[in-house]
Amino acid sequence: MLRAGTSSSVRSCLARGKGTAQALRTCLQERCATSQKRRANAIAERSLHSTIFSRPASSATALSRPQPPAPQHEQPPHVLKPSLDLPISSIDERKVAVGWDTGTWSRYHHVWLRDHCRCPECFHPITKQRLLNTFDIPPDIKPVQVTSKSEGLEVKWPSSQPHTSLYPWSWLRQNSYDPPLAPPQTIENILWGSKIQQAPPTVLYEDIMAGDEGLFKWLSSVDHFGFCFVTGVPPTAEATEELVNRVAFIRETQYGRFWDFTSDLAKGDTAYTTMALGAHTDTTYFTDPCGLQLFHLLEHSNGTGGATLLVDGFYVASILKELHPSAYEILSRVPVPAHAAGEPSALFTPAPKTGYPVLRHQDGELFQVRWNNDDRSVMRGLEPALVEEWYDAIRKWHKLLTSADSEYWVQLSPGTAVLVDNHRVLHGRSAFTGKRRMCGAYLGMDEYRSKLAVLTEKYMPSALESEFAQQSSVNGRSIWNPLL
Ligand SMILES: C[N+](C)(C)CCCC[C@H](N)C(=O)O
Ligand SMILES: O=C(O)CCC(=O)C(=O)O
Repeated sequence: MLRAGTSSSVRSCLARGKGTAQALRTCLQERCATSQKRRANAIAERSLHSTIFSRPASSATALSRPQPPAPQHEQPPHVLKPSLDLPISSIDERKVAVGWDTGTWSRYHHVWLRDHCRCPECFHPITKQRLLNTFDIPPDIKPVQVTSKSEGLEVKWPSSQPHTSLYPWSWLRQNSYDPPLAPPQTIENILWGSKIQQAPPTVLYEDIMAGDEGLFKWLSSVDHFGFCFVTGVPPTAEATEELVNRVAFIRETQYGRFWDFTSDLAKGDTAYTTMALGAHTDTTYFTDPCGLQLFHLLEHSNGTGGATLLVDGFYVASILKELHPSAYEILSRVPVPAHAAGEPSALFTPAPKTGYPVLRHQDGELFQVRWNNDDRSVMRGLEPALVEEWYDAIRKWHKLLTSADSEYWVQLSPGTAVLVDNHRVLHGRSAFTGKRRMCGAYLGMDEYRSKLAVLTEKYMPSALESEFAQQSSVNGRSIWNPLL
């Protein structure tokens, strides 16, 4: 944005300006008073135009090195270093440029702007779905006029039915892609090791059941830590199911909807035994492993053991990356097949069958840990030269997973449930004797993230959401919501 307090004549010029370099230049030239300003303009115009629309001499890549203005462009505007409170907008053959300040420009392809019109004709105000037929947009579409207005960039499109689009400035800035300007929407993961036992994230059952604020606190904790306890839960399966349903509908699997299990091999899985289970994530044999899982120990009598293990997979991965980068790299690349074949009526393997790497990334960011050595299938896809390196890598991974620094052991008891992000935190248990009854359920990752997004809109809206909460909001959600 350009500083406020500039001469009103320049401001009015821009507000009236056709947005083309010609109009801008003429208008500003009339107002340039001294040769000093003209020299400043000449410097500003060269840098401005080459900044806005420079074309690398040969490559078709995005705008990069400044080039002398191409002859076919109109003469660039004689531009003061303007300090308006409105961004400057300008058009060339393929794009509209918006100048936030003379050092910061965004370029939007004409076709991109037309496709993203959010007027009620082009974008359903209630369903937030595109109504415009993207494929009716002529590939060479070009605005007949762009105007910088206080409420945003106004674009008039050529068509038999005149169409005008308005893009709020903060929405344009948030969605700037050339260059990207919005800070990445990442939550800060709070990585932890065994010391988390000093102050584990915990929320009261009654707060969660009382209203959305308590629910938001719970899910925000899971979002930051990858798990969160709930205390004061009535020690019944019914109350536990009600608690899970505060988040979303349960994700049903071959183990049923709401599970209530003990060591009777009721299902063909070692979870239904008294065996110890090493740190793992569940359902690695699904293409899309379950997102969250809730555990609530309802009973453990006449026996010992059965402690719960939690390990922050993101924390351990960060240590592996630091200490053994080549092991980290191989675990991020080599797919691991998995299966669930303990029930005669079910044989689950992921698609593709080769499975997925232990550490999955998006844009270089670790976003999922997928590890269950018991459920791992034959490593049939390993390149021969990689076999020993891969086993060496999982040894290093296992050593860190099982270190005293990583393992958080906690003895659950009736009344305390724990919700775990199954894409980040590994869980397990120690062997046990006696009668032990555990209940809980899986939730889908998308259902959890949707609930968290709705609660975040309500309790911690982004600046953009707050700005638009009043306007263009139907059903309480703005068409300019940054998540759409
Ligand atoms: C949670 N519940 C006991 C119902 C099922 C446990 C399934 C465990 C399976 N080996 C996996 O890792 O997915
Ligand atoms: O019994 C427990 O405490 C946990 C069992 C388990 O790891 C699982 O169900 O995935």
